Amino acid sequence: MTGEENRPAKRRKTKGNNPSIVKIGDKTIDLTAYLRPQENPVKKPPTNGVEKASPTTEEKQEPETKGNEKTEAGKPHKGVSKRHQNARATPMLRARKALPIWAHQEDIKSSLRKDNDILLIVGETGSGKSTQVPQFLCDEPWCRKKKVQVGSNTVNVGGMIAITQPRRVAAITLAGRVAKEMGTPLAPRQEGSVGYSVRFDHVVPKGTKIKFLTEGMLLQELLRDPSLRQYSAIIVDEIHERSVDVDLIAGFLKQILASDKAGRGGIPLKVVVMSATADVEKIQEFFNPQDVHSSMQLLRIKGRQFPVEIHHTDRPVPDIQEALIKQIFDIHQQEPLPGDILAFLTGQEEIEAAQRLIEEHSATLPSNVPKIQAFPLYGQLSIQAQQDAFKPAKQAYTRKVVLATNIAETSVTVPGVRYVIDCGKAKVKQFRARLGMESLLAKAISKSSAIQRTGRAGREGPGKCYRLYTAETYESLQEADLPEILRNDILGAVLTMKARGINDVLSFPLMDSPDVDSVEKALLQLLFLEALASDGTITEVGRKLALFPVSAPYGRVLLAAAEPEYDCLLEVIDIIACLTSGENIFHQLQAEDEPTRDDVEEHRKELYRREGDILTYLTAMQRYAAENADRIDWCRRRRINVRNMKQALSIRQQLRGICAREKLLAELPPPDPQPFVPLPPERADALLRCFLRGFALRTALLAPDSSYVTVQDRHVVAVHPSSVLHGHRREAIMFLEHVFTQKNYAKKVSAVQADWIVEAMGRR
Ligand SMILES: Nc1ncnc2c1ncn2[C@@H]1O[C@H](COP(=O)(O)OP(=O)(O)OP(=O)(O)O)[C@@H](O)[C@H]1O
Repeated sequence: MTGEENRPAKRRKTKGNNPSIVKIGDKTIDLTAYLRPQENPVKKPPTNGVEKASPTTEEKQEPETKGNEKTEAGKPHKGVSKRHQNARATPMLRARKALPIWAHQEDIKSSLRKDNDILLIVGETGSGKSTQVPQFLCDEPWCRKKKVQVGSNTVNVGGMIAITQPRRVAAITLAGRVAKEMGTPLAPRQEGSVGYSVRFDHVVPKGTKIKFLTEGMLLQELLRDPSLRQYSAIIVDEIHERSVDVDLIAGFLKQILASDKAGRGGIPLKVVVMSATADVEKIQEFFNPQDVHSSMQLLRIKGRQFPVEIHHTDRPVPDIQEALIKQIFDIHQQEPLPGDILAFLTGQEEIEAAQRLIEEHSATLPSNVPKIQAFPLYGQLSIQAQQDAFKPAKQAYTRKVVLATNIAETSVTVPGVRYVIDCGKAKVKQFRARLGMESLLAKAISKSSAIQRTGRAGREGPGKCYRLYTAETYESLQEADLPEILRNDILGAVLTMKARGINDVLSFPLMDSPDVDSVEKALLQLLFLEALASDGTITEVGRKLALFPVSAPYGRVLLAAAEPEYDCLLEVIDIIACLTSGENIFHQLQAEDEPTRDDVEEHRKELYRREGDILTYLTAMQRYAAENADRIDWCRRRRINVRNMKQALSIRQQLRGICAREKLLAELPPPDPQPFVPLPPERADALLRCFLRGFALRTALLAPDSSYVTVQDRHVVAVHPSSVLHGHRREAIMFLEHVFTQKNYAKKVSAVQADWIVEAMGRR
């Protein structure tokens, strides 16, 4: 896709071609001091003629447990039965014992014995909460599976601990770490003690006792099993993040705690809430003893395993990106290996620009200076690409720099990292209910975020954190961010409540209640999606939407696609798989693509569709799946993200399975590769009309002055430069995303007819 706006400003070498002076747009960055061969360069390890890997990453780290692997002692193991034996007296056990939380093991266990069901643990970052607490508790007597009578049925209750994480990257890496500590495999279809479950990726071995899962996944489980029968305890980790999902989970847990537990055969559910930066009073007030029939124990864990030195700048930095790059090269020059860097930036664009700059200059470093390799880490990356940031740098004698958004802010340990650089900002999504639009703007972070970011250093040894702001600025930061429920779209939250039979959503127990405008907007949209009946109760459609692993509008499109009127379910699955696989599958073409740019555009031409982005995604997906020879090469020629395409294929398979189970799909299609057949225009029309069943409220009409004006609320929107329809005029457009960055943008845009919009709106 084209993309003026998204394309980072061109970098040019300055006059005289000094490779140490670079220009990013109108900014000049002088890296001379950082790139000069060092007077005392970091000593290369003795090589005997062969370069040895940096001990930072290659010697200290072991890959995460996956599959049939060996224990630390090197012996293959079979799982559960031998786990303690395997873990005994290993370096890993010694490392566990050195964690501050280890000394509190007995306090933690005893505070949940007898009638105490709720525990709040506030412990510093890196004190060992996420990895140790579930291991302390999983062998407690109350954690055993029990057979009980529920009504006339005998059912199993308990036996497993769930530990929720705000993000999938944390759930996956923590599961890997804990599996390794317990000496148990983390692989499907094997026996093991640890598992994880995130959207479109579940590894839950037989016999799992500890399951890391994203908050969204636990909410899905709550819809299927309101009493959470398979669990003995739920650990809500990182509650300070206050996502909409965690607030909902807290509400549902409060209801279970307050209930007569009949759904669990009278067996209590233990609840542990944890964070380094929790608002203790607020949580205690929420789980107050009168409501939940148990007093909440509070445990504070002091200290962290390794110290972290914090450095602030003397004065405000005029340009964050520039200061960040300089800081990276500064550390690289001054600090010995091993010691990787984790830098927090605001978003994908900033990360990509920084990555290019670092790589370009690392390549020009003299041979006696270690190289730097940059790894991006942001939410839209595929799971596999995210995991790369957790692996050692590929080349020897190289320092790894992970360039991350705030997805690496809590819970995660990036192995090898000794230094953290915090730019002090984050892009925050804010939903403007009145405008029905989300904005995504960089804002100052809170103190809680700054503390969490600092906590990513000092996890495997002493660390340093460089804050690119002054100590006064830090003092002026807000204590915590506004909870997401007060600033974000709550469509999914309202649907989840309705699906759980909560009709009066305003009376659901929440730590903070959303404003009435947002609730009204969500209710209206659910009505339009036919998820609610006119009396506000959930419909059969609504129930199905709540259970789909995609957002409600996408779910609605899936349901409509199975209707004979549209009959395009397989195509819709392909498109949604592509859309939910991560970032835009089309890489933005950069200056360095210049020599092959025409070639790439020529190859992409066969994918671009005049109807817009949805049909373009479909064509890309179908041509990719039809490719019989070399799919990687196919992607490379078109500068298409290979990992996303692979992930899209896996999501497609899962969505097909779900649709078959829900009887939307009569039979599964034959396996790939199937010959590519372009969608004829009348079928393309049906497909776009089908998408309007989920997105008619996200449409705009062409005004006489050539701007697009939204049908709902009448705002002017511009077609985002990443869209194939950028610069084209159509009677009306439908957009799947609506976001305010520098401008009010419509993204993922398709051309539609005005009367289709009227038709879709008229259905309610
Ligand atoms: N994936 C990993 N690789 C290597 N070491 C790890 C990993 N995960 C955890 N550790 C080690 O275990 C320690 C404790 O981590 P844990 O996540 O349990 O702490 P925490 O108190 O939950 O921290 P936070 O509040 O920052 O999430 C880390 O400091 C690190 O030494």
